[in-house]
Amino acid sequence: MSGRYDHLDESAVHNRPSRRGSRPRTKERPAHEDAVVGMVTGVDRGRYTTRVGDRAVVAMRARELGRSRIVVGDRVAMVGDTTGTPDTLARIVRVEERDTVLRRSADDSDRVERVIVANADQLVVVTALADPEPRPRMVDRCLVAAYDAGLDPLLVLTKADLADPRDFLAHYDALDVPHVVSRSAAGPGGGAALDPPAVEAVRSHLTDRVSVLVGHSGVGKSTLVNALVPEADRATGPVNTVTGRGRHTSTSAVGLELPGGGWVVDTPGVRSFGLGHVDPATFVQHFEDLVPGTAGCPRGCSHDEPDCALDAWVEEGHAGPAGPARLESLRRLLRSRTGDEHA
Ligand SMILES: Nc1nc2c(ncn2[C@@H]2O[C@H](COP(=O)(O)OP(=O)(O)OP(=O)(O)O)[C@@H](O)[C@H]2O)c(=O)[nH]1
Ligand SMILES: [Zn+2]
Repeated sequence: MSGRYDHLDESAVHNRPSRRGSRPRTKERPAHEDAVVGMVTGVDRGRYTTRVGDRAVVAMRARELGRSRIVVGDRVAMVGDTTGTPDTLARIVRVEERDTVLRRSADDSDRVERVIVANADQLVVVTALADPEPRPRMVDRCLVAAYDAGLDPLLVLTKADLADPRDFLAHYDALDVPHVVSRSAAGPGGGAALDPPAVEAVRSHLTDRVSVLVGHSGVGKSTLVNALVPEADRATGPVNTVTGRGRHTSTSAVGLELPGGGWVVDTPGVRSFGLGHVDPATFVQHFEDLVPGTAGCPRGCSHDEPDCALDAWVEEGHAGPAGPARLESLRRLLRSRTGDEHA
């Protein structure tokens, strides 16, 4: 294999710290001037499907990339055959800097902290109002992951034909999380066809954004994706009547382009997040209104302990009438970080 870029690839290793010291070599390298940049939409056994303009280009990673992971949403520079002609393969020579990373910490089954999706701007938490029952703690964990990653959260509540959303939504009043409600058109039992206005309401929140969809099995995520992206053809399945869970019909993350603009990233394998990397001392920053109240906290305060200054501060009315509910919500989110991640 001797492509015209091989020499360039080899000279690009200057970015790696040398084994002896930490100072990178400064040797000039020719840039990959004719590299084209695409967005990764799928990863499958070492093959990366990317989108360049309106063509799909399949690529492999160049050796110079080392071990850095490439995930859906990454913008990558490619050389070689980038025509997207069937059976051609481009080479990824660079991963562009990421605006956001959605990650999960190591957990018992997976000891490595992993980036799940890059460059997304919205995390869409899909929850059924019934069948299966909503799990507020799982939603809280998703919200923590969203705030921590700098993604805007959006709640999509499905199966509103089976249950009223009001009680569930009351949990999120103090957090001010935007939400949309979706339902089947055909009424109970007719889950396959969604109510068109509900689908359009969801779409309006997704247009021109890169949105990551998470939700546990059976909530109707694939049904929704199929309604939003007709050619997506995501496998759907009935909820198992014994376990209340849907079939695990799909496994790898995939980016799908919305006909009206924007992308949805479906993450079938991701049903919750390890949140060990989230630091309570900095997490409070996402509650801007409460931050001034932490001035009196002991050093390293977890903001969920007897000496936390927030209680007195909020009681004195400094955070306004919503203060107590805001503090309670902050603490609920902080507590959701620990314990059983699948709860
Ligand atoms: N009643 C009702 N049923 C729905 C609705 N949306 C989806 N369903 C049904 O719920 C079941 C599960 O839907 P899926 O779209 O397969 O769920 P999923 O979240 O993708 O599940 P996995 O593929 O296991 O991740 C299917 O039988 C759907 O027809 C809805 O709004 N109302
Ligand atoms: Zn505190």
